[in-house]
Amino acid sequence: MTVLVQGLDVALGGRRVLKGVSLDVPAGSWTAVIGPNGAGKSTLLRAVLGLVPSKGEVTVAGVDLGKLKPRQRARMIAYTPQSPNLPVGMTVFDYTLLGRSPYIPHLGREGARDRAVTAEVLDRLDLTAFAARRLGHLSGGERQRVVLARALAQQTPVLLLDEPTAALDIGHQQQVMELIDRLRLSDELTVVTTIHDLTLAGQYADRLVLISGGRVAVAGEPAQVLTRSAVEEHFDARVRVTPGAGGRPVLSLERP
Ligand SMILES: Nc1ncnc2c1ncn2[C@@H]1O[C@H](COP(=O)(O)OP(=O)(O)OP(=O)(O)O)[C@@H](O)[C@H]1O
Repeated sequence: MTVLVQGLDVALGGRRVLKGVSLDVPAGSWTAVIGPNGAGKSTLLRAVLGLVPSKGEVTVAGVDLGKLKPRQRARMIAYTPQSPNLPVGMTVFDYTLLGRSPYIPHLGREGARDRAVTAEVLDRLDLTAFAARRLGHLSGGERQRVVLARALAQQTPVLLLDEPTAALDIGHQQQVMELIDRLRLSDELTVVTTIHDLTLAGQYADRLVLISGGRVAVAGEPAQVLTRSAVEEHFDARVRVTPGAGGRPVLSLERP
């Protein structure tokens, strides 16, 4: 499902945080939103979901998300926040099962299929051994994978992921990014992630959108966006950019 954002404006605490941001994410593609701290990346995802008031247009497959009931919206688009508030006493299985809420009838209980989908997602994320563990008794990286599991259990055609790899070790970063990519290809998911690791963003996304000061500074294929000069200008960082597999850029820090 195509995600289209046009002229998005958001003001928070009396300050304009997003200024006329537009995005065009074709169905089945992966867009990574990058940019320095405070640029407005998380706000962009939250505004797409309608979690913060905004001006402008947001449609998914041509449908205005604001006009959908929460249940309909939750069957279309899943979101993982950067720092979710987790119920520490809940088990990993029960928390992941919450992703099935849009499919469970009001006042009803989950069915065998909901439990099977939940178990399968936990398996794919290497979390089966943690199913009975309480969320308060997990490491930061384990918790992050559980939050992703809940979103995947929602089985939506669109995924919005805010920093899905932030607390993960390098192996789990790769595992999560590969899993998202496999799901994208097999189930034709449309994926939008914010991500701080620019090389990782460039390895997986079809398109990068660099947000700086609340505006889209550059957008395009990874090699067009991740240039030495753009990284210096917007992140104030000195890097070397070399072409990796498939010409995708690999960044390494250079000491000034
Ligand atoms: N509720 C709020 N009230 C006022 N300002 C806010 C509020 N929420 C966020 N901001 C400000 O909006 C700007 C954009 O924040 P946002 O979280 O979108 O940035 P980000 O690009 O995701 O940053 P990071 O990389 O640090 O996560 C920041 O300057 C932040 O301080």
